[in-house]
Amino acid sequence: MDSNTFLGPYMKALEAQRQLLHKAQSRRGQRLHNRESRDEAYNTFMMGYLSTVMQSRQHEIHSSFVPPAYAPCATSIVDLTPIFIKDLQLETHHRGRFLTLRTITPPNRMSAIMAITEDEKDDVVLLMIYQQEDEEVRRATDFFGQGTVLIVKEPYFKATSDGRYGLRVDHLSDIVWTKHDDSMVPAKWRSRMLKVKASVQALKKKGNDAVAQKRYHEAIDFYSEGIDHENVTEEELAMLKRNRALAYLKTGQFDAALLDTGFPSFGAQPNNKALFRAADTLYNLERYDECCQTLELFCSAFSNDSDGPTALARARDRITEQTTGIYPFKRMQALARTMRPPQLNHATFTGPVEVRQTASKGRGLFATQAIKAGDLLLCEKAFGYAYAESEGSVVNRDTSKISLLMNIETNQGFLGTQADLLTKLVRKLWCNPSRAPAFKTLFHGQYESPSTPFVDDKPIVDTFLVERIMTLNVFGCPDSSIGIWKDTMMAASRKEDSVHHSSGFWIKASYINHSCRSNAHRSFIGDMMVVRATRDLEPGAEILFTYRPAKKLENVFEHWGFRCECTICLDTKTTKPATTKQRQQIHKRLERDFDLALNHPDTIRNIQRTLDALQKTYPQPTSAVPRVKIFDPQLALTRFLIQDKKYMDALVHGKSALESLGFVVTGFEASDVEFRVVTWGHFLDHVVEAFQHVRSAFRASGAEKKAIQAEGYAKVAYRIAVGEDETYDPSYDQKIIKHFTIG
Ligand SMILES: C[S@@+](CC[C@H](N)C(=O)[O-])C[C@H]1O[C@@H](n2cnc3c(N)ncnc32)[C@H](O)[C@@H]1O
Repeated sequence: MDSNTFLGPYMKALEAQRQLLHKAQSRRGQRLHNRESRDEAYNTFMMGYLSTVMQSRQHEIHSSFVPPAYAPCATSIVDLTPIFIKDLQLETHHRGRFLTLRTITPPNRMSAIMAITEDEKDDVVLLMIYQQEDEEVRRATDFFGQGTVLIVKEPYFKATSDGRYGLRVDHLSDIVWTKHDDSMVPAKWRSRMLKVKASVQALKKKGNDAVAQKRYHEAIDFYSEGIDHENVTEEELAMLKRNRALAYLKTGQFDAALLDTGFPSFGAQPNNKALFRAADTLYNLERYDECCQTLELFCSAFSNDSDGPTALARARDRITEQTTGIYPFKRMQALARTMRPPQLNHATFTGPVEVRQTASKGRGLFATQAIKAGDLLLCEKAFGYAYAESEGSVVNRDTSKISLLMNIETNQGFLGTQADLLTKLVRKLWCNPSRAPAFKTLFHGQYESPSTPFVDDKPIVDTFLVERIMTLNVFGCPDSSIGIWKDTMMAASRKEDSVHHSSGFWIKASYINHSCRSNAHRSFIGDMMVVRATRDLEPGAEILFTYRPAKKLENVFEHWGFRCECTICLDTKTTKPATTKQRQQIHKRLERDFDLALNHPDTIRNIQRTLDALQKTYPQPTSAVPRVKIFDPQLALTRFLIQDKKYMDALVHGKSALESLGFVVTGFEASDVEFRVVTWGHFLDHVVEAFQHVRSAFRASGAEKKAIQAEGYAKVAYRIAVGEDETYDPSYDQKIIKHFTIG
């Protein structure tokens, strides 16, 4: 939704990949008899490694191709049998087998982390592992340096795009990382030197030193070794776990951190660090109620510690947001403007909506009570977010690269931050299996994934399932919709196809189905998505927003695999080509007349006549099919008339502009009838401007009460457009007039 899925220029590359794959398939099951020698493989790899290390890759667009999906290994390592490199068959998943490897080169990062590895028989093979953390987050050499021994479960051996071959690992649980004294490490690779076992105290110190240097993964290893130590005392065990909880917290492994704190029972004499870390973890897991309860315990047990009340107040703020939908929107907008990446610290509010089955669109989101236009339906914190810095800005640690992500099987892809988002989602689920159920139930088309949740005490995260879910539910998003709204207003006419490189994933919003004739609008404040109703809704109404505008004369939403059957799409389909041509000609005439009107105000009468002619080409009532193409010139005319101080005429055309979108409004006439929107019409950003012109016209004609009423509607429209009205400025219409006389 609002992502760049138009990959026309890159389709050739996708086709080339497909051909390669096709060619490779014909070699399926073959064993390689002319495998590269150890030296050849090493030298070729090192040449590539050195050239990528030396190259500046800042301005390159990286591409990653998602291969045909395959299931992760769901069998325990103890039930697999070994295989060696010489027995590998091309284009084959070696089910039921495992391969033990040792790296003989440093790791090289492309879209995967790669290294040349050897097996016990001294044969070598290229290993490519995907979905690893970014180099800035964790250096590849820290876990995949020379001499690392690892086990690949059910290895997948395949041809690579440069005509060579290698092992590809897409699922995180398909690799078992060994430790130096692991019984799984072949005897010939174990150190001959007798290693003196470190004491628990020494391990704790090493762990603490690693934490001080922010080497949290290393710290986890030291603490874990201490925890498993045969001489560890009860007291040491508790302390090591508390410390490991901190390292888990810092690496986003919240489920594991919580377990280490002892939550939910902290004993008769709770430890301050255990309590505080448990609360911090619960906060990160968005379990604010339990977080508050833990902090209340902390505050009563450690009343002298000033951190407790501060953390408690913060958690209580989140509960207020969750339960009331009241947010400090102005502050959030300011943060979204300056904070990079704009990941805001706020809770999710779910309004009066629930997920239900629809008749023909799978599940959808439905109103559970009567809702007014402008009401908040969702204010949702992103589950995953990949931020793209705008061009020319400083790229910081959490900025995602813009890359091309293409799926060979589905023929779909994105140009944006989706490749990074995919890795973030996979890793989040891997680190926090408690978050997986809500994610896995989202729409994923026909893709079937194995249901085993854990193997060898580790979660199974099917990368291809995550990719399918992401593809069908991802949103492209701006830093904040306020910027887009202002640009649209200043451009004076509508821009329909803005796409964004930043991308995010919002679980509740993912249940909303598409309609071009929507009744809800989404906007963004940093990584918070705000969904508001654009019209009054009856209880039981399905909430619908527009994924992207339907392409001209086409109602197929190929990317999601459905046809839109809304009244707008049906009308477009049934409109005769002659009528479309006639409308285009009238529009040309209008453009010309608007240009003339700048110097010859008499032309206005022509414009009015031409607009009447345009109206006649629309047979359907505006309540069924909004006339967006009439709204634009009607609004431009209203703008012109306001500037010309022809307020009565401005009211006439302001009314026509709103009516062309299906609005039913009373009180335009010079009577005491209140100015009131009886029915909200189709929502566009410029509706704010239309109401503001109406307000100005009433005010200038002395109808102050009606001016205040119209201002109220402008504010509601602004709230729908940007998500909130705390930043509403009543003088936008004046600013637009200053910049542009006519759209
Ligand atoms: C983001 S999901 C929406 C929630 C989904 N209906 C579910 O059951 O979870 C997108 C998918 O919903 C379905 N969908 C959305 N809008 C639709 C529409 N107007 N007509 C038919 N199917 C639609 C399509 O299958 C689409 O790929």
